[in-house]
Amino acid sequence: MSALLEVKNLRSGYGRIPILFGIDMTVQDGEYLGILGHNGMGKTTTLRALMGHLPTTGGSVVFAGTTITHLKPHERSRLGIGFVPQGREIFPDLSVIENLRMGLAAAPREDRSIIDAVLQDFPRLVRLLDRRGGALSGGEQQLLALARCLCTKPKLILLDEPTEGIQPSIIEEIIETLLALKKRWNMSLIVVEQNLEFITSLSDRVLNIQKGRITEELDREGLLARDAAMHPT
Ligand SMILES: Nc1ncnc2c1ncn2[C@@H]1O[C@H](COP(=O)(O)OP(=O)(O)OP(=O)(O)O)[C@@H](O)[C@H]1O
Repeated sequence: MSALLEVKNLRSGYGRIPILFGIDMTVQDGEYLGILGHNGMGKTTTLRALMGHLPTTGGSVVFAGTTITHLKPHERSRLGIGFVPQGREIFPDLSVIENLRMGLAAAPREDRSIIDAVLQDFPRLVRLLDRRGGALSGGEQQLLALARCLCTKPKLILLDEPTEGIQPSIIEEIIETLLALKKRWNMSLIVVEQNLEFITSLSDRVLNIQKGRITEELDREGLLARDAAMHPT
């Protein structure tokens, strides 16, 4: 069976500055793939290139059997790729429910009952529907950004550093939510992070990125061994 996402030798960057030097990766249906890397190694750039926010200067990207290498972001979104950017980008002056409706605006013909379906996995947001987005904590904003993305029913979500600036207690809730979504929605995920523990709790496989190149791949066993070595009992 072919992969949901197949990336071959992807090159991208900003203007004339090359940042990605030939990224290869695949994501299977229902798989959670982590990309681990320190500051400035190209994690965000990889997601932005996959979403079409940055031009592909080399290589190819195939999603669900369609070559999307040079498609625009809204075309990729229509095919089923969702993006939750670093910093969340929720609308601070709109309420939680209004933010969720904005998620639907990207999918005009979508049945509005999708919001109710999505909220089943976000009990914390149900209690906050009338609260202004800007008055939520960082963790609550992260949950909202994820819920809003789900309203477009993506097959693959690109999630950029969800733990950045978030309290440990709500990080745990984000992990549980993402694991529940995996079972209920059969979606796939690419999550980029610096937080090894977070990525280990979620991912089926992890790629290490350094200076725009994938330098290592770890499966579940490799990840758990790495985690155990870092936290000897
Ligand atoms: N708009 C831009 N113009 C030029 N260079 C950029 C731009 N944005 C990022 N870069 C550079 O691209 C490289 C990769 O950045 P990227 O944001 O992908 O890193 P990252 O791994 O996501 O790091 P972080 O964890 O800090 O977000 C860095 O050297 C960065 O300085």
